[in-house]
Order: sequence, then structure tokens, then C-alpha cells
Amino acid sequence: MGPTAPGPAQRTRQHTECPRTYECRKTPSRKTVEDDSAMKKKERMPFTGTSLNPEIILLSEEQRLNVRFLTFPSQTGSIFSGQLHSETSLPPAPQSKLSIISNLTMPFVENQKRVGGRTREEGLSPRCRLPWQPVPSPAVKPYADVRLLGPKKEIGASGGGFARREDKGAVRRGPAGLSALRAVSVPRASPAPQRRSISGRLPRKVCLRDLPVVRMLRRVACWMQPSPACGCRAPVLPSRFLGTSPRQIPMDANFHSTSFLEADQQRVLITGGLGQLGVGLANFLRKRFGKDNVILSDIRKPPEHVFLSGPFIYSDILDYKNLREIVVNNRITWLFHYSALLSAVGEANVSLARAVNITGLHNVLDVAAEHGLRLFVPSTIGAFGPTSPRNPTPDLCIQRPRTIYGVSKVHAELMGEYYYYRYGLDFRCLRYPGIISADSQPGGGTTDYAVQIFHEAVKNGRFECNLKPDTRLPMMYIDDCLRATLEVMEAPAESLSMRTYNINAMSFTPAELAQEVLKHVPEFQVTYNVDPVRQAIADSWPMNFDDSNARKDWGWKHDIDLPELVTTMLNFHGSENRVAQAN
Ligand SMILES: NC(=O)C1=CN([C@@H]2O[C@H](COP(=O)(O)OP(=O)(O)OC[C@H]3O[C@@H](n4cnc5c(N)ncnc54)[C@H](O)[C@@H]3O)[C@@H](O)[C@H]2O)C=CC1
Ligand SMILES: CC(=O)[C@H](N)C(=O)O
Repeated sequence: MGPTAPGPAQRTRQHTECPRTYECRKTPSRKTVEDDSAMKKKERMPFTGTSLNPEIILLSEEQRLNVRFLTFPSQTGSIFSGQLHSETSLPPAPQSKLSIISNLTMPFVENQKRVGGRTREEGLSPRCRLPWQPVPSPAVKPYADVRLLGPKKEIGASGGGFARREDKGAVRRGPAGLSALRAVSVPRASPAPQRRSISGRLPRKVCLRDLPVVRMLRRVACWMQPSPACGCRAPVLPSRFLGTSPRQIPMDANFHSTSFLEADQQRVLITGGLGQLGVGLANFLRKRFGKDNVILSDIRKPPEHVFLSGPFIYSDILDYKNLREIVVNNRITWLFHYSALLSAVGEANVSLARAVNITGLHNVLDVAAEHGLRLFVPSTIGAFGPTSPRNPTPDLCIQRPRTIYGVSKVHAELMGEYYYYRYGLDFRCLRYPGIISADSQPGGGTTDYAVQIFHEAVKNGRFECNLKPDTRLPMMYIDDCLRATLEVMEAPAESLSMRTYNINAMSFTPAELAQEVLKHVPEFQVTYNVDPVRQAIADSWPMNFDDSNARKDWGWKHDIDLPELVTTMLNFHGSENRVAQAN
């Protein structure tokens, strides 16, 4: 069986990304009648897990056209990939060897082939066998033609060999269905056949049950077991079992990113960081991760105090290569994607909003998936529409927003969740209410009035509101918003029953807010000059937000209610005003 014809994805692949990844191809040999019969009688075990290093485990499988592909890292940290096909089988090939650490039965390959004159199950301890059977699938063909992708040097100690052909490229992928298995991987700085454990000991004898791959495969087995009730397979695999990223970069790209050892020291990138929320987020995260580990980025020129407060970098979210370069050069591990056009400005410039909010999001998703980042994308109350329940609005309900902003945010929620299931992207998303901040200005949304009112109350004693007095919307003080954002990012994955959560703090109308301001500024006057665009948007948005899932799953709790909000905001603007007057 020759190599498959390149698909469109392959043709566009960047081949220069990772010099550690090579392609090697085996010369195929024919399966025999004996093979066939052994397989039918179940005398032959399926192909087994072959990852070598207990700290670097990746197993994945994809169906591309009629070819199945499985991948795993070698002991040297390079990616190996086997291409499985129904027609042919592996010949012995002398140049490369695989160490087979166990007979972990892969549920997606139904046949055990000979490798270098021995079958893969030979020499394996029975106690290592996993208690599960190959899962029959119509897409799975019983015999394999395996191509290996790997480095030119020897990588293992036993088993058969594979002729290798150097190639700068990596695994290609096609549009067909995926049922990949993947465990989280750890990057390696340099090839090292024997790597010390954290305790300093050399892991000469590894207990297979403790290997990530074994644990992972056990879980896969559970997922893949037919459910007793219906006899069907679980409809989806958990994200971490799923395959590779969608852009055409080498398969081992995410080996360059987070290591378990480094996990506590995050390197953070914030896109669109010069808006209402980004600078506050950067300051907040810098307290947690250190000043130099949080990079703000935007397409605007930062004010001096922001520029001097920590790393700032130019990044246009529409420039994918630039984004990738920043992530790679700065070894980013967490990405907060704040770039967006908000509801009102989005309606004023739909094509730009579509580009920034949708195309920009695609770039971010791909970079994050490729480099194993944890990705936070904020959504909004604006992701709901007039047909959603409005009082309260639950996490899961109909979402038919009527703004490009809302549509782009529903798209972001769905794409993020799709990437989570499809590629194992650690996507986390909160639907923010209108956010009220003292020291930063809103960027053109429908809830902006609730920020501007304080400034005007202190400065002029009056305010012209562009929403009707009885327009009720969910709101939150910025400190709560930023804390929620960090909390959901730090929440253990097991605690998250969803990837997108509503969060809320309070809900009020302009009239109620003005009433609260009046308690502090007795001469305060509000007039109403309704902006029909903003009003129509607000009328389609939730009045109250049900955030019970966030409270239940990861312990979300707001601190600031309306009275404290008003006091805090007026204090800030009052003292700012006094400073200005004194100057
Ligand atoms: N502020 C709020 O009340 C709420 C905000 N959110 C979300 O939070 C995120 C941050 O919101 P804000 O800071 O209020 O937004 P903002 O409008 O104040 O700031 C957005 C930033 O994105 C930048 N940007 C625009 N085009 C860009 C591009 N091509 N490349 C890179 N950056 C670009 C802008 O320069 C701006 O600094 C947004 O995604 C927004 O949808 C969600 C709900 C409420
Ligand atoms: C609630 C939001 O998403 C934003 N503040 C807007 O009004 O557009």
C-alpha cells in the first residue's frame, strides 16, 4: 500500500515547524490467510500501545479517508505515527525499533501484526493486560499497513524495525471522522533515553498501571464499553482523548508547551488587553503569576502607565502567524482572549465585528489547540436573544441573538466546546454580565451607561441615559469578574460539568441605579434620551442571569452588590475628581 494522496490539508502544511518530527515509511507486506484466521478466532491480540516514556504519552487515532492513523511520542520526544490500512501489513524493517511497554489494546485497531518478526504481544506481562476488548467499528479494517513517523536515530530496544524516510512534515489529517485517543503530554527539552523522575531516581522499572497511558486507556475502555442499558457506545470521547489541532502544523507542537513540572508557573497572554477589562485582568494576574509572566497585547498604543507596568506586545488577532510567534517565543501557557467589538460598535461595523470576533477567534482557537494552551474566551449576556428565557436566563436554553456580537459569542461558545471535544483544547468560557469598572472606560456596549453614570454624577451632577429607566440587565463589578475568570481557569477540570458558564452578581434598571446614586449625591439628576439601537439590544437580553451551575460546580460567589458597587464607584470618582480639582 503506498502513501495516501495528499489532501488539501497536507498541501498547506508548514513543514518547517519542528525539526524533531520526521516521516518514515514502511514497505508494506501482505497479510496472510493465517493472520486472517487467527484474528477471526481471536487468537491474535489487537495492536498495542507503544509509547515509551512514562512522562510523554500520546496515543491518538484518526480516520483519514480510508486510512487510519495512530500517533505517539517516542522516548526521544519525537512523534511516531502509524498509518493503518486494510490491505497490507507490516514488513520487518531494520532501522528503527519500538519498545513495547505493554499490550494495551487499542480499541480502534483490530489486528495484531508482526513487527520485525515478532508480534506485539510477545514478551508482555499478562498482568498488564487491560480488561477490554477491541471495539468493532464499521470503519475499522482488520489489517494494518503501518507507516511510522519518527527520528532517524534508534528509539527503542526491542521489537521490529521500520525503514525511515526523513521528512520535515508531520502527520497529515483529513476531513474524515475521528476517534482519537490522547493523553496529556509533557515536552522534553532534549532527547534523553533515561530521564530522571522528580525524585531524582531513574525510572528503570516502570509500573505499567501507573503510566499515564495505562490510566488513560483504562478510562478509554470505560468510555468505550457498551452501556448496559442501550448497548451503544458513549456518543463522545472526553476531550483529552481526542486528536490533533486543525491547522497544519506538526503533530508534536503541543510538546513545546506546558509541562506538568512547570504547570504552576503560567505564562499568560491577554489579547485585546487595552480595553475596559484587559488592563485590570493583567494587574490581577500579575499578582498571581508575577509581572513578567503576564503579557498584554493589543493593536492600540498603550498609555504610559500601562506600558511601564509590565510586558506589552503588539498583536493583531487577525494575524495568525504573529499570534503563533508570540505564543511560541514567550512560551505562553494560558491565553485570555479579550479582543472583540462589543454590541453597539459591532452593529455599527458588522464586517469588522465579524472579522475580529469570528476570524480572530478561529486564530486563537487554532493557536491554543496547537500549542496546548488553556484558553479563556469571555462570552456575554448578549449571547442570548429575544426568544431565550429572560428572567432568569439559564446556562442551557435557546440562543438566538440578533446582534453580530451575540452571534459571534454563541459561535465562540460552540467552537470552543467543539475544540474541547474534538481536539482536547482546554477551553473555558464565562458569560459575563455588563461589567462596571472605575478606572477603565467601556468600549462601546449596551451596558456602558452603568459605567458612565458614576463619572457624570461626580463630575456634573447629572447624566443622560441612553436606555429606558426600566431596562433591567444583569451587571457585575469588575473585581468580581476578574476573580471569577481566574477561578474558572484554576478550577480542576473534573469540577467543570460545562465549558461555558453564566456568572452573575446583581441586576438593576437605570432608575434603580440612579436611585442608589442619589443616596450619595442628593443633587443628582438623570434624564433619558433613548438610543433605539442600544434599547433594542437591551430588550432582547436577559434581565436576570441564572448562574447556579457556576456556584455549584466551582464555587462561584460574587462579593459586590448594588450598594457596595455604588459606594466603591463614587469613592473612586470622587477622589479622582478631588485630585483633579486640587491639581
Ligand atoms: N465589558 C463588558 O461589560 C463585557 C465584556 N465582555 C467581553 O470581554 C472581553 C473584553 O471586553 P472589554 O475589555 O470590555 O472590550 P473593549 O471593547 O473595551 O476592548 C476590546 C479590545 O480589543 C481590541 N481589538 C480590536 N480589534 C483587535 C484586533 N484585530 N486585534 C487585537 N485586538 C483588537 C481593541 O483595541 C480593544 O482594546 C470582550 O471579549 C467582551 O466581549 C463580555 C461581557 C461584558
Ligand atoms: C454585556 C456586554 O457584553 C457588553 N458590555 C455590551 O454591552 O456589549
